[in-house]
Amino acid sequence: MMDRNGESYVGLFETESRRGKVIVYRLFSVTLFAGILSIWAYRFSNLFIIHGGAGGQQQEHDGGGANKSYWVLWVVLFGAELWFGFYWILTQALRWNPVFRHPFNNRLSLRYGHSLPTVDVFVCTADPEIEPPMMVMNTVLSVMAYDYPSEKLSVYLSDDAASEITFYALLEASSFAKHWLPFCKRFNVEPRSPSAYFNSLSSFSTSSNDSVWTKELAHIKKMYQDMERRIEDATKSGKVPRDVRSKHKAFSQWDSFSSRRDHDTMLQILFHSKDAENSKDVEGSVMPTLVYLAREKRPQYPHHFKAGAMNSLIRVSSTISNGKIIMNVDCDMYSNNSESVRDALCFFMDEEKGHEIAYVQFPQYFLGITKNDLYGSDLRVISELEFHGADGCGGPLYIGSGCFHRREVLCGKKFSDQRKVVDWNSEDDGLFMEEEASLQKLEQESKALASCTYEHNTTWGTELGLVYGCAVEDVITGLSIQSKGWKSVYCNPKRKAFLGVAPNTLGQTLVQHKRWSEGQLQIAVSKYSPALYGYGKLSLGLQMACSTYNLWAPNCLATLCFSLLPSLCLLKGIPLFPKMSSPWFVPFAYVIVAETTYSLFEFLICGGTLKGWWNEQRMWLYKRTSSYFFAFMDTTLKLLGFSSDSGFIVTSKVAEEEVSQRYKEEVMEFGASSPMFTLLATLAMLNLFCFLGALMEALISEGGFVRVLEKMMLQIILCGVLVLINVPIYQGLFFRKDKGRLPTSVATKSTIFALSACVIFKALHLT
Ligand SMILES: O=c1ccn([C@@H]2O[C@H](COP(=O)(O)OP(=O)(O)O[C@H]3O[C@H](CO)[C@@H](O)[C@H](O)[C@H]3O)[C@@H](O)[C@H]2O)c(=O)[nH]1
Ligand SMILES: [Mn+2]
Repeated sequence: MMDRNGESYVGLFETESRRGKVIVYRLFSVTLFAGILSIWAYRFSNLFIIHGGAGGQQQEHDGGGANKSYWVLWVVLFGAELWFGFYWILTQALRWNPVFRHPFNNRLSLRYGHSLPTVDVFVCTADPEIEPPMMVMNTVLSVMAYDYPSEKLSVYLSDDAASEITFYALLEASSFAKHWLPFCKRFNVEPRSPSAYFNSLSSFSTSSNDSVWTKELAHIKKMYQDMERRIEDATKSGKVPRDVRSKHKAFSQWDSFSSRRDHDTMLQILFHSKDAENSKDVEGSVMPTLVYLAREKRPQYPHHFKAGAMNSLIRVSSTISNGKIIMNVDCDMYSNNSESVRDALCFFMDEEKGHEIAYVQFPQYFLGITKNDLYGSDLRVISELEFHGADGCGGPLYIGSGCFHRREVLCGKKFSDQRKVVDWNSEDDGLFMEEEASLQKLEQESKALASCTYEHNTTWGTELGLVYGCAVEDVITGLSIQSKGWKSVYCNPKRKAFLGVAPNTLGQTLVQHKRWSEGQLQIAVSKYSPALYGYGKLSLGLQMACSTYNLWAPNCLATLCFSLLPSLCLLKGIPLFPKMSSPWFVPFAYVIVAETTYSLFEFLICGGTLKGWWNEQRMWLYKRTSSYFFAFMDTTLKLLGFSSDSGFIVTSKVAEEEVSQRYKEEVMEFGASSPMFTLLATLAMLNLFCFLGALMEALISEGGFVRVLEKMMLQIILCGVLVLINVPIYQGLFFRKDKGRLPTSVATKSTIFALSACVIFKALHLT
């Protein structure tokens, strides 16, 4: 690239696309598409044959009759196959042109070493019981310790539970930080979450010859453990130690606290340049600004969950530090890479392309996932492949945690292509930054911005800040930004930027995916819908890419259809697919084999294991037939005006000893009964009955086993695979004694439902 003076310009980041591999993939996907077209052609052409010749033309379906209900079955199946084919086409956008970004943060330091922008980091927490304060503090400490000038870094903790314990923990953490930050910088520690760092050391021997380090390490570790004990004691007893409480007048804010949903704003600035004396570490260097915020909540005002918390943070921070860049992490997602801020800035500050970029999303990776990832929590293919694909189409979705934003864009700025030189270092300070204003005054003024009524008659939640009313506030906000013309970037460096906690029971995973798929479907029918209104605002590729996620939920219909009808028809001896000797068998076989092999291949190159892939297939099945089904029903009911907004069920980040033990052994955790489990178990039982029933009939039938096999191979395989993949459910229903098994009530219900369905279907007059 050349700049205006004709000198070659070296960018702050590079974009790599893998041409060769992409071409091979495209060729493959064309053959698969041909297969899909043939399947459609088969279904379509036979539609008329079946309809036309009553009992006559049955070359393909010697078992099937030609009456109306059979025809309906055929149409339903055609619908499902059309859907799957259509959905597959959408997913191609994510594979057609993946790009990989490489930031050069050494160039950034050389060029902008002394004129880096101010950065505000928001950490959100909502419930000290399922998001332990100690975990939250590790996240806070990890982001305070970023390799970034402290005077330009501010950290805000938003506490939606307004918990005194969390505030107490932050006080403790702030004193510890005065030791921890210099320690990190002196020894270039990585990662900078103390707990993660100490854990990483236990796998090495600490008998290093660097005696200074060893000594300091022992010292800091002791301090950490003392702090941990104090915080954990307070968490367990639910009380802040009396002496601490009387020493810090900030606690008086809790005198008026009545409940989580009903309290004043509590705001405390723990470190700030206006309080220079107190805001230095043990070596005398400045600390990053540190703020605790629990926005006001009243029962009569909706609080909009995380989106509401984020918007309060955006306003409050605008007066305290007004960082040009805003980054948000969930309270469990500690920073695992102290260079992430600099990495992200390489994109924003690139002189050629930076001005187009609204946000930089890092992937969400998780800690402690077992080797074969029983619940598919890694979302491996999405992180390693699909988001690179979305980036190639114009930019990844905004997925909440681990995303850097330009403040002005979050505050509604439209994109204009006029490239102007941004003064990243301008002192564009907040509203109340006059020198003489005291810290107390600043606190008071900021508090007002977090009140319940502040947003009345404003465009917060629509034009300003994060968008309200959607279960995935992040994704919808990202789309609203992209539809204003901005681009985004996906940055996936080798050293993972963030590590979080994934749900580790089946129930929680399904609930989380219900929230996600419901939110995604809300987007599909909202005014930000990429499919409906994206035309002209987003590239076609991005419209398709986003739609694959938006349309997660409707997948339930086709999947339910495919896990019910072929199996029931197998039981009844009705073939729904071409027999083995038919030429039409070929496209079916090709599509099944090619797509399965490819999906396995993709999973393996993304770093998964064979068993992990199998587990993930199971999870897709379970999500589609439960989470997505419930999300689909809820959204439909809501659209029809039958129910109101759904909440935000926060995912638990803790587990009982026994539960985590089972997780480690990769034994599926059911435990309590739930409608989702009943549905899954019913489907599993139904397939088992159909498979066994068909097997028995085949054995006693005249033509024998081979004839049935030849006639209904695909149905047998489908039903057989469904039985195999459901093994953990059968175990949970009948063979396990531990607490994580499926409750007896689920076993009874599912058996009755499945059996009745089989009996009724068998009695139906279809042929
Ligand atoms: O009323 C609320 C509810 C949640 N949270 C916070 O939101 C974050 C995400 O909650 P979690 O239960 O962990 O949800 P996940 O499904 O793991 O989160 C993903 O999906 C969410 C949208 O559904 C996004 O908000 C998150 O950033 C994204 O990581 C956590 O830090 C919570 O403390 C709040 O601050 N206020
Ligand atoms: Mn989470």
